[in-house]
Amino acid sequence: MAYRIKDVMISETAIKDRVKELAEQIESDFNNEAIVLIAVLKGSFVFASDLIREMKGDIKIDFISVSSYGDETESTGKVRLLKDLDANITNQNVLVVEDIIDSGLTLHFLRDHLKTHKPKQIKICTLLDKPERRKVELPVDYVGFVIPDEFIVGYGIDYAQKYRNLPHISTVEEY
Ligand SMILES: O=P(O)(O)OC[C@H]1O[C@H](OP(=O)(O)OP(=O)(O)O)[C@H](O)[C@@H]1O
Ligand code: HPA
Ligand SMILES: [Mg+2]
Repeated sequence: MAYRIKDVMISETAIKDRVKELAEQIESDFNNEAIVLIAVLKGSFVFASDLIREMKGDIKIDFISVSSYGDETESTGKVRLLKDLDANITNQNVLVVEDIIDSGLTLHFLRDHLKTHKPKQIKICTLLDKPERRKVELPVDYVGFVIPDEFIVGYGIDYAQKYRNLPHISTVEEY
């Protein structure tokens, strides 16, 4: 199956406005305490870089890399840890930043993994949420946009590693 980009689902300006709102909400909830922001690679690298530049407080950033989709549009169900944290998150306020939550399997795996380091708290922020596709229960603290059950790309999010460079969120079509 091959896919190409189709329609704009969420525009660049809509994303920019929402990212700013999320940053304000997060900063006010964390009450100016120090935060370790963990960006989940690769997909969240664009969102995380825009989000931190809207935040003014005491923020450290670290990266963790997992993969479960390969070149498919459905999760393989197996989440592979490709790169672990560098930071020590014990007793820290942790904000996990994701591009999209679909089946929920990636974040379910990551939450359990991060909990073993005994952080003070773990909050989850995702730009996009596709609740209709959830396979596991997952509490999500910050959601940019709830989207329908459609495969999307852009703003860091890929199909077979392509289209991460689109500045907006787009649907795809088979051809
Ligand atoms: O809720 P789920 O069904 O687990 O799907 C969400 C995850 O899938 C994608 O990552 P992917 O594994 O494709 O790797 P990538 O971030 O490197 O693109 C996306 O970036 C999320 O991390
Ligand atoms: O809709 C999606 N697009 C790209 N990657 C994804 N990973 C989970 N859901 C998606
Ligand atoms: Mg990802």
